[in-house]
Amino acid sequence: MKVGIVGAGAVGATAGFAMVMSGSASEVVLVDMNEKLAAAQAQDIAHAVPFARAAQVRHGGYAALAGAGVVVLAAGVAQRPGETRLQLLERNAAVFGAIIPSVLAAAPDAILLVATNPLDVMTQIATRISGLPPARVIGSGTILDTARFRALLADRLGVTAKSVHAHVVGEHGDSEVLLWSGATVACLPVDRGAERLKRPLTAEDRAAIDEGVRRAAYHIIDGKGHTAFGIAGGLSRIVAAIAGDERAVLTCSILNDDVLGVPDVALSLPRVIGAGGVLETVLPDMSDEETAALKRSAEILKEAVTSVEKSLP
Ligand SMILES: NC(=O)C1=CN([C@@H]2O[C@H](COP(=O)(O)OP(=O)(O)OC[C@H]3O[C@@H](n4cnc5c(N)ncnc54)[C@H](O)[C@@H]3O)[C@@H](O)[C@H]2O)C=CC1
Ligand SMILES: CC(=O)C(=O)O
Repeated sequence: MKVGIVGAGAVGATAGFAMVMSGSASEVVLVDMNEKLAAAQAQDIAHAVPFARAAQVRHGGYAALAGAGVVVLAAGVAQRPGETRLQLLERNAAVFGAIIPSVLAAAPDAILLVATNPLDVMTQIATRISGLPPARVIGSGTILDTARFRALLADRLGVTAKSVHAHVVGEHGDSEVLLWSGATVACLPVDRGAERLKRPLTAEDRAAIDEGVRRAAYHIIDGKGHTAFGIAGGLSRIVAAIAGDERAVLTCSILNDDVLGVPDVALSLPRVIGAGGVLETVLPDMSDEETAALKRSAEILKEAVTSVEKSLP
């Protein structure tokens, strides 16, 4: 499948590299207002193709996106150290107002895959600007936070992350909800699994894992200025699910009609992803505390999107 990526900075270029190395895309086109950067990133990724599956990698203007099955939106500004994702909102809403009409003029049948932060609000803005059905405007959402949750739990339990089933829902951001109540390992609820693995989970372990997931971006940005590898893996995974019509269950963000009484808000829930985009959404069983936290997350996002809605094109 041909994949366009608008925004060839750290996230966009690393996502292109991940797609080439994993074989999730057969053609990658990078577009950026900084054409010199897009050209350099495309060349650099193309030089990895001999070590991966056959793929074409190039840069171009918006017209070069024609025929793309997915266009990743990774343009905009990123957080500076200490800045929250929601503080980027107005700057990145203006960027989307400029780029989405050009993307759709070239690739009207593409699924839009949003990476730009604040992720959920940008997904909602992209849905509105594009006029596409919500199922075709997908935010990477908590696919990254879910991966971080699985990675940290797996490390604590001494097993591989693929053997840990645990999800993060809600905002891709500070109010996200780690679903401890549904986490499993070795066919057991995570607490019992941890005991049988002789690595019981203490309250301190849980708090450290929660902090490690929720604050991961802050810690990484503090150390290296940006995050890219984790989200690149997540974007490539979503592209593979669409390209292969996999019906994979992934935690992604789309505009929901209603979440626990909060209307018209984009946030992440487990979604079935295939060729048409989001094919189904599954509301998980949650504890009372998790349900209240998801509702609060929806309310925070609704407030953020309402604050910027009036200035939208
Ligand atoms: N969804 C997620 O889990 C993650 C999201 N992000 C977000 O991804 C976004 C990109 O981050 P980075 O790649 O680190 O930033 P970056 O600054 O390295 O790259 C952004 C690129 O967008 C381009 N750009 C800006 N305005 C444009 C326009 N109007 N048209 C075309 N290109 C334009 C810039 O020239 C730049 O090359 C940020 O909003 C960041 O917060 C970052 C990591 C994880
Ligand atoms: C920057 C960001 O959103 C992340 O790494 O989670």
